Amino acid sequence: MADSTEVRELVYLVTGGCGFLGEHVVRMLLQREPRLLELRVFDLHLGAWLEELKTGPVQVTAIQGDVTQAHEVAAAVAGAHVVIHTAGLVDVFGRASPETIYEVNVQGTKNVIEACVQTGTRFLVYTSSMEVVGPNIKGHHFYRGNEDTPYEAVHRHPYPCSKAQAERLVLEANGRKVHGGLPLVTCALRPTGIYGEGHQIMRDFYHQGLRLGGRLFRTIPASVEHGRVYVGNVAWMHVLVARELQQRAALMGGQVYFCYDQSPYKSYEDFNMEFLGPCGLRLVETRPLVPYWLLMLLAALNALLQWLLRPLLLYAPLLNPYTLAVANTAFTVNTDKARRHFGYEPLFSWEDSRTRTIRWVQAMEGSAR
Ligand SMILES: NC(=O)C1=CN([C@@H]2O[C@H](COP(=O)(O)OP(=O)(O)OC[C@H]3O[C@@H](n4cnc5c(N)ncnc54)[C@H](O)[C@@H]3O)[C@@H](O)[C@H]2O)C=CC1
Ligand SMILES: CC(C)CCC[C@@H](C)[C@H]1CC[C@H]2[C@@H]3[C@H](O)CC4=CC(=O)CC[C@]4(C)[C@H]3CC[C@]12C
Repeated sequence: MADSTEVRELVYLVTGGCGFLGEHVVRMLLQREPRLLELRVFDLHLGAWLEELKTGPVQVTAIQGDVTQAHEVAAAVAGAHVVIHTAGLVDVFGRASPETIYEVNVQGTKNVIEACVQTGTRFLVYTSSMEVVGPNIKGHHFYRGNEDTPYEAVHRHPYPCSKAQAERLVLEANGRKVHGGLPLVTCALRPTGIYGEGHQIMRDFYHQGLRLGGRLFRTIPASVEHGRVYVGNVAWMHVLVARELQQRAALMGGQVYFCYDQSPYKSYEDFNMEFLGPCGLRLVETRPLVPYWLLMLLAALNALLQWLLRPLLLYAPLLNPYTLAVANTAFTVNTDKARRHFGYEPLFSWEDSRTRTIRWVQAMEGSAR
Protein backbone atom coordinates (compact mmCIF):
# COMPACT_ATOMS: atom_id res chain seq x y z
CA MET A 1 0.00 0.00 0.00
CA ALA A 2 1.13 3.58 -0.61
CA ASP A 3 3.13 4.84 2.35
CA SER A 4 2.52 8.57 2.83
CA THR A 5 6.06 9.07 4.21
CA GLU A 6 7.72 8.01 0.93
CA VAL A 7 8.67 10.69 -1.57
CA ARG A 8 7.15 10.30 -5.02
CA GLU A 9 10.05 10.68 -7.40
CA LEU A 10 10.20 7.70 -9.75
CA VAL A 11 9.06 7.44 -13.36
CA TYR A 12 8.13 3.96 -14.58
CA LEU A 13 7.32 2.87 -18.10
CA VAL A 14 5.27 -0.28 -18.76
CA THR A 15 5.31 -1.44 -22.37
CA GLY A 16 2.32 -3.56 -23.31
CA GLY A 17 0.59 -1.95 -20.35
CA CYS A 18 -2.88 -2.50 -21.79
CA GLY A 19 -2.51 -6.25 -22.27
CA PHE A 20 -3.76 -9.03 -19.99
CA LEU A 21 -0.67 -8.98 -17.77
CA GLY A 22 0.23 -5.35 -18.47
CA GLU A 23 -3.04 -4.02 -17.04
CA HIS A 24 -2.47 -5.95 -13.81
CA VAL A 25 1.11 -4.61 -13.62
CA VAL A 26 -0.12 -1.05 -14.12
CA ARG A 27 -2.81 -1.38 -11.44
CA MET A 28 -0.40 -3.12 -9.06
CA LEU A 29 2.21 -0.39 -9.46
CA LEU A 30 -0.37 2.24 -8.61
CA GLN A 31 -1.38 0.32 -5.50
CA ARG A 32 1.98 -0.92 -4.30
CA GLU A 33 4.75 1.40 -5.45
CA PRO A 34 4.66 4.37 -3.08
CA ARG A 35 7.63 6.10 -4.73
CA LEU A 36 5.87 6.37 -8.08
CA LEU A 37 5.53 9.89 -9.47
CA GLU A 38 4.66 9.14 -13.07
CA LEU A 39 3.51 5.94 -14.75
CA ARG A 40 3.82 5.78 -18.52
CA VAL A 41 1.67 3.16 -20.18
CA PHE A 42 2.88 2.34 -23.68
CA ASP A 43 0.84 0.11 -25.97
CA LEU A 44 -0.17 -0.33 -29.56
CA HIS A 45 -3.80 -0.24 -28.42
CA LEU A 46 -4.71 1.88 -25.42
CA GLY A 47 -7.54 0.75 -23.15
CA ALA A 48 -10.37 3.11 -22.19
CA TRP A 49 -9.93 1.96 -18.54
CA LEU A 50 -6.74 4.06 -18.35
CA GLU A 51 -8.87 7.18 -18.08
CA GLU A 52 -10.19 6.21 -14.63
CA LEU A 53 -6.59 5.98 -13.34
CA LYS A 54 -5.79 9.55 -14.20
CA THR A 55 -7.44 11.05 -11.13
CA GLY A 56 -5.09 9.59 -8.50
CA PRO A 57 -1.87 10.97 -7.01
CA VAL A 58 0.32 9.40 -9.71
CA GLN A 59 0.51 10.99 -13.14
CA VAL A 60 -0.62 8.29 -15.57
CA THR A 61 0.59 9.01 -19.10
CA ALA A 62 -0.94 6.93 -21.87
CA ILE A 63 1.32 6.56 -24.89
CA GLN A 64 -0.01 4.94 -28.02
CA GLY A 65 3.07 3.49 -29.71
CA ASP A 66 4.74 0.56 -31.37
CA VAL A 67 7.79 -1.17 -29.89
CA THR A 68 9.04 -1.94 -33.38
CA GLN A 69 9.49 1.80 -33.97
CA ALA A 70 12.78 2.74 -32.30
CA HIS A 71 12.03 6.47 -32.18
CA GLU A 72 8.66 5.94 -30.49
CA VAL A 73 10.27 3.70 -27.89
CA ALA A 74 13.13 6.14 -27.26
CA ALA A 75 10.68 9.01 -26.76
CA ALA A 76 8.68 6.98 -24.24
CA VAL A 77 11.77 5.74 -22.36
CA ALA A 78 13.50 9.13 -22.08
CA GLY A 79 13.49 10.21 -18.45
CA ALA A 80 12.11 6.94 -17.05
CA HIS A 81 13.95 5.34 -14.12
CA VAL A 82 12.58 1.87 -14.70
CA VAL A 83 11.20 0.07 -17.74
CA ILE A 84 8.97 -3.00 -17.40
CA HIS A 85 8.85 -4.52 -20.86
CA THR A 86 5.82 -6.80 -21.10
CA ALA A 87 4.78 -5.92 -24.67
CA GLY A 88 4.91 -8.93 -26.90
CA LEU A 89 3.11 -10.83 -29.57
CA VAL A 90 1.74 -13.92 -27.84
CA ASP A 91 0.82 -16.11 -30.75
CA VAL A 92 1.05 -19.89 -30.81
CA PHE A 93 -1.96 -20.28 -33.11
CA GLY A 94 -0.49 -18.99 -36.38
CA ARG A 95 -2.43 -15.74 -36.41
CA ALA A 96 0.65 -13.63 -37.13
CA SER A 97 3.55 -14.44 -39.45
CA PRO A 98 6.87 -15.58 -37.93
CA GLU A 99 8.41 -12.34 -39.27
CA THR A 100 5.90 -10.23 -37.34
CA ILE A 101 6.46 -12.26 -34.18
CA TYR A 102 10.23 -11.68 -34.43
CA GLU A 103 9.76 -8.03 -35.29
CA VAL A 104 7.69 -7.37 -32.17
CA ASN A 105 9.34 -9.73 -29.70
CA VAL A 106 13.00 -9.49 -30.75
CA GLN A 107 13.39 -6.16 -32.58
CA GLY A 108 10.96 -4.55 -30.14
CA THR A 109 13.12 -5.72 -27.22
CA LYS A 110 16.30 -4.50 -28.97
CA ASN A 111 14.64 -1.11 -29.34
CA VAL A 112 13.80 -1.03 -25.64
CA ILE A 113 17.38 -1.92 -24.66
CA GLU A 114 18.88 0.66 -27.01
CA ALA A 115 16.46 3.29 -25.77
CA CYS A 116 17.57 2.62 -22.18
CA VAL A 117 21.23 2.90 -23.21
CA GLN A 118 20.73 6.09 -25.23
CA THR A 119 18.56 7.90 -22.72
CA GLY A 120 20.23 6.77 -19.50
CA THR A 121 17.52 4.51 -18.04
CA ARG A 122 19.23 2.05 -15.71
CA PHE A 123 16.68 -0.58 -14.75
CA LEU A 124 14.98 -2.94 -17.17
CA VAL A 125 12.66 -5.80 -16.26
CA TYR A 126 11.70 -8.12 -19.10
CA THR A 127 8.66 -10.40 -19.15
CA SER A 128 10.06 -13.55 -20.61
CA SER A 129 8.25 -16.90 -20.49
CA MET A 130 8.60 -20.50 -19.34
CA GLU A 131 8.51 -21.16 -23.08
CA VAL A 132 12.16 -20.08 -23.43
CA VAL A 133 12.97 -23.26 -21.54
CA GLY A 134 10.29 -25.67 -22.64
CA PRO A 135 8.49 -27.80 -23.47
CA ASN A 136 11.14 -28.52 -26.10
CA ILE A 137 10.61 -30.03 -29.54
CA LYS A 138 11.44 -33.48 -28.17
CA GLY A 139 8.55 -33.35 -25.71
CA HIS A 140 10.81 -33.84 -22.69
CA HIS A 141 8.97 -33.32 -19.44
CA PHE A 142 10.14 -30.59 -17.07
CA TYR A 143 8.87 -31.80 -13.76
CA ARG A 144 8.94 -29.31 -10.87
CA GLY A 145 12.24 -27.88 -12.03
CA ASN A 146 13.96 -24.66 -11.08
CA GLU A 147 16.12 -22.05 -12.83
CA ASP A 148 19.17 -24.37 -12.64
CA THR A 149 17.53 -27.61 -13.73
CA PRO A 150 19.35 -28.98 -16.77
CA TYR A 151 17.00 -29.14 -19.75
CA GLU A 152 17.55 -29.24 -23.49
CA ALA A 153 15.87 -25.98 -24.52
CA VAL A 154 15.48 -26.54 -28.25
CA HIS A 155 12.63 -24.88 -30.10
CA ARG A 156 11.34 -24.43 -33.61
CA HIS A 157 8.15 -22.43 -33.14
CA PRO A 158 8.57 -18.65 -33.66
CA TYR A 159 7.02 -17.69 -30.31
CA PRO A 160 9.42 -19.54 -27.96
CA CYS A 161 12.35 -18.84 -30.31
CA SER A 162 11.61 -15.12 -30.29
CA LYS A 163 11.13 -15.03 -26.51
CA ALA A 164 14.41 -16.91 -26.00
CA GLN A 165 16.30 -14.51 -28.28
CA ALA A 166 14.78 -11.49 -26.60
CA GLU A 167 15.56 -12.83 -23.14
CA ARG A 168 19.18 -13.43 -24.14
CA LEU A 169 19.46 -9.86 -25.44
CA VAL A 170 18.10 -8.49 -22.18
CA LEU A 171 20.45 -10.55 -20.03
CA GLU A 172 23.47 -9.74 -22.21
CA ALA A 173 22.66 -6.05 -21.91
CA ASN A 174 23.14 -6.23 -18.15
CA GLY A 175 26.16 -4.11 -17.26
CA ARG A 176 26.20 -2.05 -20.47
CA LYS A 177 26.97 1.59 -19.82
CA VAL A 178 23.95 3.80 -20.31
CA HIS A 179 24.03 7.52 -21.15
CA GLY A 180 25.71 9.15 -18.17
CA GLY A 181 28.14 6.25 -17.65
CA LEU A 182 26.30 4.09 -15.12
CA PRO A 183 25.61 0.39 -15.80
CA LEU A 184 22.29 -0.97 -17.03
CA VAL A 185 20.74 -3.51 -14.67
CA THR A 186 18.42 -6.04 -16.27
CA CYS A 187 16.58 -9.18 -15.33
CA ALA A 188 13.96 -11.47 -16.82
CA LEU A 189 10.85 -13.04 -15.31
CA ARG A 190 9.59 -16.31 -16.75
CA PRO A 191 5.90 -16.83 -15.99
CA THR A 192 4.41 -20.25 -16.56
CA GLY A 193 0.89 -20.22 -18.05
CA ILE A 194 -0.77 -17.14 -16.58
CA TYR A 195 -4.45 -17.22 -15.57
CA GLY A 196 -6.84 -14.80 -13.93
CA GLU A 197 -9.13 -11.90 -14.76
CA GLY A 198 -8.84 -11.04 -18.44
CA HIS A 199 -7.39 -14.35 -19.65
CA GLN A 200 -8.50 -14.72 -23.25
CA ILE A 201 -8.00 -18.50 -23.57
CA MET A 202 -10.07 -19.10 -20.42
CA ARG A 203 -12.78 -16.96 -22.01
CA ASP A 204 -12.56 -19.07 -25.18
CA PHE A 205 -12.87 -22.32 -23.23
CA TYR A 206 -15.83 -20.95 -21.30
CA HIS A 207 -17.69 -19.96 -24.44
CA GLN A 208 -16.82 -23.25 -26.11
CA GLY A 209 -18.27 -25.06 -23.07
CA LEU A 210 -21.47 -23.03 -23.31
CA ARG A 211 -21.78 -23.86 -27.00
CA LEU A 212 -21.39 -27.55 -26.16
CA GLY A 213 -24.28 -27.45 -23.69
CA GLY A 214 -22.19 -26.90 -20.56
CA ARG A 215 -19.66 -29.64 -21.32
CA LEU A 216 -15.99 -29.73 -22.19
CA PHE A 217 -14.30 -32.89 -23.40
CA ARG A 218 -11.00 -34.04 -21.98
CA THR A 219 -8.25 -34.14 -24.58
CA ILE A 220 -5.13 -34.49 -22.43
CA PRO A 221 -4.55 -37.11 -19.69
CA ALA A 222 -5.06 -35.73 -16.18
CA SER A 223 -1.53 -36.83 -15.27
CA VAL A 224 0.18 -34.21 -17.48
CA GLU A 225 0.94 -31.41 -14.99
CA HIS A 226 1.05 -27.86 -16.23
CA GLY A 227 2.59 -24.87 -14.51
CA ARG A 228 0.11 -22.05 -13.92
CA VAL A 229 0.45 -18.81 -12.03
CA TYR A 230 -2.11 -16.17 -11.05
CA VAL A 231 -1.83 -12.89 -12.95
CA GLY A 232 -1.96 -10.83 -9.74
CA ASN A 233 1.08 -12.65 -8.41
CA VAL A 234 2.93 -12.26 -11.71
CA ALA A 235 2.18 -8.53 -11.58
CA TRP A 236 3.30 -8.35 -7.94
CA MET A 237 6.54 -10.10 -8.83
CA HIS A 238 7.19 -7.49 -11.54
CA VAL A 239 6.59 -4.64 -9.09
CA LEU A 240 8.86 -6.21 -6.49
CA VAL A 241 11.62 -7.09 -8.92
CA ALA A 242 11.60 -3.56 -10.36
CA ARG A 243 11.89 -2.11 -6.86
CA GLU A 244 14.53 -4.49 -5.54
CA LEU A 245 16.64 -4.35 -8.71
CA GLN A 246 17.46 -0.79 -7.69
CA GLN A 247 18.79 -1.97 -4.31
CA ARG A 248 20.32 -5.33 -5.17
CA ALA A 249 21.78 -4.80 -8.61
CA ALA A 250 24.84 -6.98 -7.99
CA LEU A 251 22.75 -9.98 -6.97
CA MET A 252 19.81 -9.63 -9.32
CA GLY A 253 21.34 -8.08 -12.46
CA GLY A 254 21.43 -10.52 -15.38
CA GLN A 255 19.29 -13.10 -13.53
CA VAL A 256 16.20 -15.02 -14.59
CA TYR A 257 13.36 -15.94 -12.26
CA PHE A 258 10.45 -18.26 -12.83
CA CYS A 259 7.15 -16.73 -11.71
CA TYR A 260 5.42 -19.05 -9.27
CA ASP A 261 2.81 -19.10 -6.55
CA GLN A 262 0.71 -21.65 -4.67
CA SER A 263 -1.49 -22.64 -7.62
CA PRO A 264 -1.78 -26.45 -7.65
CA TYR A 265 -0.02 -28.69 -10.15
CA LYS A 266 -2.71 -30.01 -12.48
CA SER A 267 -3.28 -30.74 -16.13
CA TYR A 268 -4.22 -27.70 -18.23
CA GLU A 269 -7.84 -28.80 -18.50
CA ASP A 270 -8.27 -29.89 -14.88
CA PHE A 271 -6.80 -26.60 -13.77
CA ASN A 272 -9.24 -24.63 -15.94
CA MET A 273 -12.08 -26.61 -14.38
CA GLU A 274 -11.19 -25.09 -10.98
CA PHE A 275 -12.86 -21.94 -12.37
CA LEU A 276 -15.16 -23.22 -15.09
CA GLY A 277 -16.66 -25.94 -12.85
CA PRO A 278 -18.14 -23.47 -10.35
CA CYS A 279 -19.52 -21.55 -13.35
CA GLY A 280 -21.63 -24.48 -14.48
CA LEU A 281 -19.37 -26.37 -16.89
CA ARG A 282 -18.27 -29.96 -16.47
CA LEU A 283 -15.37 -31.91 -17.91
CA VAL A 284 -16.68 -35.09 -19.49
CA GLU A 285 -14.66 -38.32 -19.22
CA THR A 286 -11.94 -39.22 -16.81
CA ARG A 287 -9.78 -40.25 -19.74
CA PRO A 288 -9.32 -38.41 -23.07
CA LEU A 289 -12.26 -39.03 -25.35
CA VAL A 290 -10.18 -39.00 -28.52
CA PRO A 291 -7.00 -41.14 -28.80
CA TYR A 292 -3.77 -39.17 -28.98
CA TRP A 293 -2.89 -40.33 -32.50
CA LEU A 294 -6.22 -38.94 -33.72
CA LEU A 295 -5.59 -35.62 -31.97
CA MET A 296 -2.23 -35.44 -33.70
CA LEU A 297 -3.92 -36.09 -37.00
CA LEU A 298 -6.53 -33.40 -36.34
CA ALA A 299 -3.82 -30.97 -35.28
CA ALA A 300 -1.88 -31.67 -38.49
CA LEU A 301 -5.08 -31.26 -40.49
CA ASN A 302 -5.70 -27.89 -38.82
CA ALA A 303 -2.17 -26.81 -39.75
CA LEU A 304 -2.73 -27.86 -43.34
CA LEU A 305 -6.08 -26.08 -43.49
CA GLN A 306 -4.51 -22.96 -42.03
CA TRP A 307 -1.88 -23.00 -44.76
CA LEU A 308 -4.38 -23.72 -47.58
CA LEU A 309 -6.89 -21.12 -46.44
CA ARG A 310 -4.33 -18.41 -45.65
CA PRO A 311 -4.85 -16.52 -48.95
CA LEU A 312 -8.61 -16.40 -48.28
CA LEU A 313 -9.12 -16.24 -44.52
CA LEU A 314 -7.42 -16.67 -41.19
CA TYR A 315 -8.07 -20.14 -39.78
CA ALA A 316 -6.43 -20.33 -36.36
CA PRO A 317 -8.05 -22.92 -34.07
CA LEU A 318 -6.71 -23.73 -30.58
CA LEU A 319 -5.56 -27.17 -31.67
CA ASN A 320 -2.41 -27.33 -33.76
CA PRO A 321 0.71 -29.51 -33.54
CA TYR A 322 2.48 -26.98 -31.31
CA THR A 323 -0.33 -26.35 -28.80
CA LEU A 324 -1.01 -30.08 -28.63
CA ALA A 325 2.66 -30.79 -27.88
CA VAL A 326 2.78 -28.06 -25.21
CA ALA A 327 -0.48 -29.15 -23.60
CA ASN A 328 0.64 -32.80 -23.60
CA THR A 329 4.06 -32.22 -22.03
CA ALA A 330 4.44 -31.77 -18.30
CA PHE A 331 6.04 -28.47 -17.38
CA THR A 332 5.96 -27.39 -13.77
CA VAL A 333 8.31 -25.34 -11.64
CA ASN A 334 9.28 -25.62 -8.01
CA THR A 335 11.67 -22.89 -6.97
CA ASP A 336 12.32 -20.30 -4.29
CA LYS A 337 14.89 -18.23 -6.16
CA ALA A 338 12.68 -15.14 -6.19
CA ARG A 339 12.14 -15.44 -2.44
CA ARG A 340 15.84 -15.85 -1.78
CA HIS A 341 16.93 -13.01 -4.06
CA PHE A 342 14.31 -10.37 -3.44
CA GLY A 343 11.94 -11.59 -0.77
CA TYR A 344 9.05 -12.50 -3.08
CA GLU A 345 6.03 -14.10 -1.46
CA PRO A 346 2.81 -14.46 -3.47
CA LEU A 347 0.43 -11.62 -2.65
CA PHE A 348 -2.63 -13.75 -3.44
CA SER A 349 -3.19 -17.17 -1.90
CA TRP A 350 -4.49 -19.97 -4.12
CA GLU A 351 -7.96 -19.49 -2.56
CA ASP A 352 -7.92 -15.77 -3.39
CA SER A 353 -6.63 -16.36 -6.90
CA ARG A 354 -9.28 -18.98 -7.50
CA THR A 355 -12.12 -16.87 -6.09
CA ARG A 356 -11.11 -13.81 -8.09
CA THR A 357 -10.89 -15.81 -11.29
CA ILE A 358 -14.24 -17.53 -10.69
CA ARG A 359 -15.91 -14.16 -10.03
CA TRP A 360 -14.50 -12.87 -13.29
CA VAL A 361 -15.76 -15.90 -15.27
CA GLN A 362 -19.17 -15.59 -13.58
CA ALA A 363 -19.36 -11.96 -14.55
CA MET A 364 -18.96 -12.87 -18.20
CA GLU A 365 -22.11 -12.56 -20.19
CA GLY A 366 -24.31 -15.67 -20.41
CA SER A 367 -23.07 -17.55 -17.33
CA ALA A 368 -24.06 -21.23 -17.63
CA ARG A 369 -25.91 -21.14 -14.31
N1 LIG B 1 -0.22 -15.22 -21.28
C1 LIG B 1 0.66 -16.06 -20.76
O1 LIG B 1 0.32 -17.15 -20.28
C2 LIG B 1 2.11 -15.69 -20.72
C3 LIG B 1 2.59 -14.49 -21.23
N2 LIG B 1 3.93 -14.20 -21.16
C4 LIG B 1 4.47 -12.94 -21.65
O2 LIG B 1 3.83 -11.88 -20.96
C5 LIG B 1 3.73 -10.74 -21.78
C6 LIG B 1 2.31 -10.25 -21.79
O3 LIG B 1 1.49 -11.27 -22.31
P1 LIG B 1 -0.10 -11.21 -22.25
O4 LIG B 1 -0.51 -10.15 -21.33
O5 LIG B 1 -0.58 -12.58 -22.05
O6 LIG B 1 -0.41 -10.81 -23.76
P2 LIG B 1 -1.37 -9.68 -24.33
O7 LIG B 1 -1.46 -9.92 -25.79
O8 LIG B 1 -2.63 -9.62 -23.55
O9 LIG B 1 -0.55 -8.37 -24.05
C7 LIG B 1 0.49 -7.93 -24.84
C8 LIG B 1 0.35 -6.44 -25.01
O10 LIG B 1 1.43 -6.00 -25.85
C9 LIG B 1 0.89 -5.09 -26.78
N3 LIG B 1 1.68 -5.08 -28.01
C10 LIG B 1 1.75 -6.05 -28.93
N4 LIG B 1 2.52 -5.67 -29.94
C11 LIG B 1 2.95 -4.42 -29.65
C12 LIG B 1 3.76 -3.47 -30.31
N5 LIG B 1 4.28 -3.73 -31.51
N6 LIG B 1 4.01 -2.30 -29.70
C13 LIG B 1 3.45 -2.01 -28.51
N7 LIG B 1 2.67 -2.85 -27.84
C14 LIG B 1 2.41 -4.04 -28.40
C15 LIG B 1 -0.52 -5.58 -27.08
O11 LIG B 1 -1.32 -4.54 -27.62
C16 LIG B 1 -0.95 -6.05 -25.71
O12 LIG B 1 -1.62 -5.03 -25.02
C17 LIG B 1 4.24 -11.15 -23.16
O13 LIG B 1 5.55 -10.68 -23.33
C18 LIG B 1 4.22 -12.67 -23.12
O14 LIG B 1 5.22 -13.21 -23.94
C19 LIG B 1 4.80 -15.04 -20.55
C20 LIG B 1 4.38 -16.23 -20.04
C21 LIG B 1 3.01 -16.65 -20.07
C1 LIG C 1 -5.14 -29.94 -27.09
C2 LIG C 1 -5.85 -28.70 -26.71
C3 LIG C 1 -6.87 -28.27 -27.71
C4 LIG C 1 -4.86 -27.62 -26.35
C5 LIG C 1 -5.52 -26.43 -25.72
C6 LIG C 1 -4.67 -25.75 -24.71
C7 LIG C 1 -3.60 -24.86 -25.31
C8 LIG C 1 -4.22 -23.81 -26.19
C9 LIG C 1 -2.77 -24.26 -24.17
C10 LIG C 1 -2.08 -25.38 -23.36
C11 LIG C 1 -0.80 -24.79 -22.78
C12 LIG C 1 -0.86 -23.33 -23.16
C13 LIG C 1 0.44 -22.54 -23.21
C14 LIG C 1 1.18 -22.60 -21.89
O1 LIG C 1 0.37 -22.14 -20.84
C15 LIG C 1 2.47 -21.79 -21.93
C16 LIG C 1 2.38 -20.47 -22.58
C17 LIG C 1 3.29 -19.52 -22.25
C18 LIG C 1 3.38 -18.29 -22.93
O2 LIG C 1 4.33 -17.55 -22.76
C19 LIG C 1 2.35 -17.91 -23.90
C20 LIG C 1 1.14 -18.77 -23.87
C21 LIG C 1 1.46 -20.26 -23.73
C22 LIG C 1 2.24 -20.69 -24.98
C23 LIG C 1 0.14 -21.06 -23.57
C24 LIG C 1 -0.70 -20.98 -24.86
C25 LIG C 1 -1.93 -21.88 -24.84
C26 LIG C 1 -1.58 -23.34 -24.51
C27 LIG C 1 -0.74 -23.93 -25.62
